[in-house]
Amino acid sequence: MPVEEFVAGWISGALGLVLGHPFDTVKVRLQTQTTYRGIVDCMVKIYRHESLLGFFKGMSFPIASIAVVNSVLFGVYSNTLLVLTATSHQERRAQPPSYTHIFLAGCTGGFLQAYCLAPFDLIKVRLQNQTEPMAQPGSPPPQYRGPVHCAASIFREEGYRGLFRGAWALMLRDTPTMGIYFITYEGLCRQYTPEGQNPSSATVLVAGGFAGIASWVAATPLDVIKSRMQMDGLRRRVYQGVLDCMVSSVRQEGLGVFFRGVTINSARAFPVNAVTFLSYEYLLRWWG
Ligand SMILES: C[N+](C)(C)CCCC[C@H](N)C(=O)O
Repeated sequence: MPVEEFVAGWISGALGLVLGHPFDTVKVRLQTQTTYRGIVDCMVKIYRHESLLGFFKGMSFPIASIAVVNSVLFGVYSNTLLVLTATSHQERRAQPPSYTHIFLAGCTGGFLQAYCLAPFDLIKVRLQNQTEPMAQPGSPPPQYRGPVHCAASIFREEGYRGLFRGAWALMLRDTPTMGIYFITYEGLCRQYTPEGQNPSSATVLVAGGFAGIASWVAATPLDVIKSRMQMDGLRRRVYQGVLDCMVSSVRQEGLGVFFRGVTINSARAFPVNAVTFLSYEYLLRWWG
C-alpha cells in the first residue's frame, strides 16, 4: 500500500490547520453561543477579554491528531481509488478516474476520518468555548485546564461514550461532503489543466480553495448540529439526539440556524484548503 499519501496528507493538513485555527474559534463560538452579534463583534470580544491567545485555544490536540486524521483521509481516498480504478497516484493524470469513483473514494475517506476525528474535535470545541482569559492570576480557573485535563474530565464525568459525543453528526457531516471536496478539487484541476499534464501551482491553490468552500457550505448545517451536540452534556443534557437537536434549534432560531458561521467558515476554508492541496501535491511529486 503506498504510504506517501498518508504522510503527505499529514504534513499538508497540519500547515492548513495552524493557518485556519483563529477563524475556526470564531466559527465555533458563533455556532454555539448567543452572546456575539457577528464576526467582528466576536473577534473584538475575544481579543479584548482573552488577548490574541484566545484565538488559539484548543489548537494543540488538533495539531497532534491531524497526523492520524488527514493521513487517514488522503490515504484512504487514494487507496480506495487504487482499488476502484487500479491506478496509482502517478498514473491518474494519464488515466483520470471517473467522478463517481472520486466521489465514492472521498466519501469512504470522509467516513473513516470522522471516526478518528470525533474525540479530538470534541475536545477542541469544548476548549474553544471557554471564554476565560488564559492564566490570569486571581481569576477563577476555567473548567478545563488543557486538552489532557479536558479529555480526562470528559471520560470521568461522561464515560467512554462521552468522548464520542457528536460523532454521529460528524460522520453524517463528513461522509458526503468529503465526496464533494474531492470532486470539486479534481473537476477544477481538470478544467484548467491541459490533458495528461500536472496542474500548475495556481490551479492547485484555486481548486483547493474552492473545494474547501464548496464542501464547507454543504457541511455547515450539520456542522452547527455537531458543535451543539458536542457542547451538550457539559452540564444538563438538552438534546436527545441529532434529530432532536435539529428540530429544537430550528424551532428556537428559525432555518437560518443551519447557516451559522458559514461566512467565516468559507473565509477560513479557502486559504486552509489551498495550502493543504498545494503541499499534498508537491510532497507527492517530490517523492514520486
Ligand atoms: C468535509 N468538510 C467540509 C467537513 C471538511 C473539508 C475540509 C477539511 C479541511 N481539513 C479543513 O479543515 O478545512
